[in-house]
Amino acid sequence: MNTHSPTPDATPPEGSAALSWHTSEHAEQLAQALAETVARDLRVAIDARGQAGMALSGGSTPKRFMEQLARCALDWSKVVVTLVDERWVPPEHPRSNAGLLRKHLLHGPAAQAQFLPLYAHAPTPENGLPRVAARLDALDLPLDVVVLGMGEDGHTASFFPEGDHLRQALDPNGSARVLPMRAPGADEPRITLSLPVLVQARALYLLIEGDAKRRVLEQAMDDAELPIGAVLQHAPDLQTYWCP
Ligand SMILES: O=C1O[C@H](COP(=O)(O)O)[C@@H](O)[C@H](O)[C@H]1O
Repeated sequence: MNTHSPTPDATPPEGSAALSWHTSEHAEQLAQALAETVARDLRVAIDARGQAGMALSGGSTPKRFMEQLARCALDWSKVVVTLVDERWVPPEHPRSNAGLLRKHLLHGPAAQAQFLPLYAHAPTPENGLPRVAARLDALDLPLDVVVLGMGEDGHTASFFPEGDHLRQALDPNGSARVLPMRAPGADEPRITLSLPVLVQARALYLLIEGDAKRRVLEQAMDDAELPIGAVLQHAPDLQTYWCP
């Protein structure tokens, strides 16, 4: 098990006093610290309600975190996992977020977790949406854990700047759990959980690396036009895990 978790940094990066930062010099240590925290959240949920629900981000940053989480001692058969968003590509495609999750998290004991994919074999997210939405009806809300990521353009989940369903996805009172998304900055059509599903989670984390993303996040604190800024407005308890 992990023994070297970084201490949450008492001195947040300049200009970011209102965000809760957990920082480390090393990506591996940061991943380990977040994995231990998430594993604890999942155990608490299982003890309290008999099961735990979690939504994780894709992209490249969460690989280390997923590998560390897979090593944590947990009753994985009581964990339901989904993604915060998915690229509309089949699971065997190199850009599939489901593929990433299967490779880096759902192996060993963690393979016992129930995985609810956001992709359905259909030509477009709009075609596949009813099947994905029906699948997600099985998800008890609020989720126990959500781990967000962020791109340097300020997107999080698939809330992309200029996204065609961005307004609906960011509606704090919207009823849809999942929406399609197309945007100039996204390489392929997407599907994403909605803001209310994400920010109502019992524990909400943001995992980012690098100075460029840190600057974007700091800028977003005063800029709700950036999708991550809109999320911050509705997520006062967001915990940010960052390393250079
Ligand atoms: O496309 C996506 O990008 C973001 C950020 O990914 P990263 O590679 O910069 O870590 C990710 O959070 C999202 O889930 C994914 O679909």
